[in-house]
Amino acid sequence: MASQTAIDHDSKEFDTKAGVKGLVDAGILNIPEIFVRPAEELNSAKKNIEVPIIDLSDIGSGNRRKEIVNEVRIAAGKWGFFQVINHGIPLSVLDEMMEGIRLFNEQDLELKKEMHGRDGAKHVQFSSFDLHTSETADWRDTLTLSLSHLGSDPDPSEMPSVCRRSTVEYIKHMKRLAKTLFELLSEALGLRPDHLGSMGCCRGCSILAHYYPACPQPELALGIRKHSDAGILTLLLQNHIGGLQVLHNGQWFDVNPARGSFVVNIGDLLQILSNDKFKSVKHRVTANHVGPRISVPCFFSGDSSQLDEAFGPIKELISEANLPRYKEFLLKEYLAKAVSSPLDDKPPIDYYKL
Ligand SMILES: O=C(O)CCC(=O)C(=O)O
Ligand SMILES: [Fe+2]
Repeated sequence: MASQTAIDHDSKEFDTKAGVKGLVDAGILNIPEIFVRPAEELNSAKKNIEVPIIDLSDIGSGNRRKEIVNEVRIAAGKWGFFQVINHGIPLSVLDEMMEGIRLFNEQDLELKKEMHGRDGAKHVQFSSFDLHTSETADWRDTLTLSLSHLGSDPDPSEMPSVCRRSTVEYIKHMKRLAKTLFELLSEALGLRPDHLGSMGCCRGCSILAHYYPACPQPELALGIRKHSDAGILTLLLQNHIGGLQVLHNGQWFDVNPARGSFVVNIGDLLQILSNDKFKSVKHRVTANHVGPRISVPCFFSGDSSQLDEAFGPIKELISEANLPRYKEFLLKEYLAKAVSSPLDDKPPIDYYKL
């Protein structure tokens, strides 16, 4: 692992506001030391087992809905991850979102630099993320498009013009799909379909757009290090390159991209709400010889109107036989911990375990 002095030196050298893509464009053959991970973090994935794929067609018909709810219950409880197909969002919306993000990253560098920043002060920022706070950097550039739990939704005029229209359209569809998924997840917990929705779960949504350039030494780096998502639910769109892996029974498994699908994963907050009936699992993204890989996760983590609300396991799920596994906390306390800690630190969920 790189020494702290090497990290400081390397990250200053690297921090040209051109991001990881800037390194690739400069034609580097060896990746800087700040990206090199210890060998034990780079163990490979098992093949031939897929995370569940759930087909949402005919969701309104009684018997099929029961089956879908059952599939969601198993996937959320055993894997914490699943993919959904036939979700009703037109392919053109997904393609335009991806294209907008590609255009943003591949536009003239001087224009891109105007959006550069990592202090969280603006709704829309582009950077190599936690470059200065983590021991090892991820092989990716990230555009933050909104952090609605920290304030109001961003004014579309704050968004980069190349992806503004596509992002506004995309967010509308994400909110609709999230409503459907929260209904299914509520039913899978044995609750009324509107239970999670009426708690405000689908209110705030934050978008990140990751751009993972091709890497000259992918065997040494990660696109995004092992972590679980701190929020309630994540819906993720990825292009065809692949690299997302989930940890299941102590082994890494690939989440192979299926055209037109969304990856859905349970966040730490939903694991808490469900009192561990649903699992929030660790995942990571490998670096790859080919690229760019583009992904757009949309995180549902509550919004600014809920910051003073108490969160904890849902009362209806608690009984003598199923005692609470977490203590209650204020959402604002939790989110402050999530925002201030780098991905490899102690996650906020660990503070509330009983
Ligand atoms: O790019 C991906 O597939 C995963 C991104 C991710 O895990 C995250 O942003 O939390
Ligand atoms: Fe994640």
